[in-house]
Amino acid sequence: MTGFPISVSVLTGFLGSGKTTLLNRLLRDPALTDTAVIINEFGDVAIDHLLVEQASDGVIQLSDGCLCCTVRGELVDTLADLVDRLQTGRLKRLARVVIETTGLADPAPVLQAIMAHPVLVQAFRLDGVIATVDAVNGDATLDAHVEAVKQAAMADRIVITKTDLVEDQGGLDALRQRLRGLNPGAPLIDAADHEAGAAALFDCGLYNPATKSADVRRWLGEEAAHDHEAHEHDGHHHHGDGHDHHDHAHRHDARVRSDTLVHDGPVPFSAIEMFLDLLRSTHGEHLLRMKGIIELAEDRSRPLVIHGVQKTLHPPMRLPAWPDERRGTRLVLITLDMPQDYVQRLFAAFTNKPSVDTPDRAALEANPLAIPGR
Ligand SMILES: Nc1nc2c(ncn2[C@@H]2O[C@H](COP(=O)(O)OP(=O)(O)OP(=O)(O)O)[C@@H](O)[C@H]2O)c(=O)[nH]1
Repeated sequence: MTGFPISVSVLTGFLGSGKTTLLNRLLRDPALTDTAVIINEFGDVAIDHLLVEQASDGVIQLSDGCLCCTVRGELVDTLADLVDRLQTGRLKRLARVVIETTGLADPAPVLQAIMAHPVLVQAFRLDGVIATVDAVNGDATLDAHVEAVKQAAMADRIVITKTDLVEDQGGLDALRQRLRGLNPGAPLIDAADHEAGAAALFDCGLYNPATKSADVRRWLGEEAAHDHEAHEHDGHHHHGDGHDHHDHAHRHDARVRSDTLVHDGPVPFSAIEMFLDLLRSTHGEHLLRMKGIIELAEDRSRPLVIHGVQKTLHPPMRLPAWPDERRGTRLVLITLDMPQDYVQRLFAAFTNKPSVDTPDRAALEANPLAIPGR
C-alpha cells in the first residue's frame, strides 16, 4: 500500500473554543492539500462555507451526535471508506485526515477507535491531538468541565485562541501556567502567532517527515517539558501538589498527573508486558495517554516504542536503531485520578527497584495485585 500510513490528527477543544476557525485558517496552507476533514456537529450548526469551498471533496461530515458514542461506528466506516477509495483509485491522494470532535467529546474514544481496529491501525498513523483553549473563557471552562481538562491533558499541541480579545494579560499568563501544569509535554501555541501554522501543529508523531527519522524527544514532549522546568524551576511533574490554595477553583487539575518513568539499562520484554498488562487491567480507566521508548534486554539495539490511550495500546513498534545516543527506558504517562505513586511503584517493581514497602517482580508475578492503590 503506497501512501500509507496516512497521518491522522484529532482536533479537540471545548464548545466555541475556536476549532473551526483554526481549521479554516490552516486549510489555506498549501502544506495541507490532500487533507480530508471529518467533522461532526451538533444539530443544524452549519459547516463553515469556507471549509467546504477549500476542501470540497475532502470534507466528510458525520451525522448529528457526539463522536465519542453514537457516531463512533460511523467514524470507523468513514475512515475505512477513505482507505477503500484510495485502493480503488477513486481518491488519488490522501496525505492526512483531521478529525474535529465536538466540543464536549472525550478525544480518547476517537483515538481508540483507530488504534483498536485491525485494518485502520495499519492504514492510519496517529499524528497527534491538537486542543484549542479559549484565552478569555478557558480558565472558567477548565474549572467547570473535566472534559476540557482531559482534552488539554491529552493533547500533543495546545493552541490558545482569542488572545486578541484578552484585556487582562495576567490572566492569560496564569492560564498558560495552568496549562503547562496540566500538560508539561505539549507546546503552547498562540493562535494569533504567525507560527501557529500547519508546521507547528502537524507532524508531531514519532516520525519527523522533515528529518525522515524518529524524533523521540519531541514525541515524548521532553523538550517542552524541559522548557517548562527551566521556567518554573519545577523538577517534577506531579501536578496538583503545588496548587493547594487553588484546590477549590481548580478542582479538576489536581486529578491529572504526568509521570515520567525512567530506567537506565535494559528491561526484559516479559517485565514490560506484565507492567503494561497490570497497569491497563487495574487502572486502565485512569490512563489518558502513555508514550514510551524501551530498551529491551532481548534486543538492545532496536528500541521498542509504545503508545497507548486508556486501555488501548497501539501495536508496539520496533525502531531500526536508537535515534540518538541516549539509551534506556522512558515512559510518559498522563493519568486522571490515578492513586498517588501507584505507577511509579509498579514500574519500580518491574524494573527491580522495589522500595521497602513495594513487592519486587517475583512477588508480583506470584500475586499481581500485591501493590496497594487499587
Ligand atoms: N476574536 C477572535 N475570535 C475568535 C478566535 N477564534 C475563534 N473566534 C470566534 O469564536 C467563535 C467560536 O469559534 P469556532 O471556531 O466556531 O469554535 P468551535 O470550537 O469550532 O466551536 P464549536 O464547533 O461550536 O464547538 C466564533 O465566533 C469565532 O469567530 C480568535 O482567535 N479571535
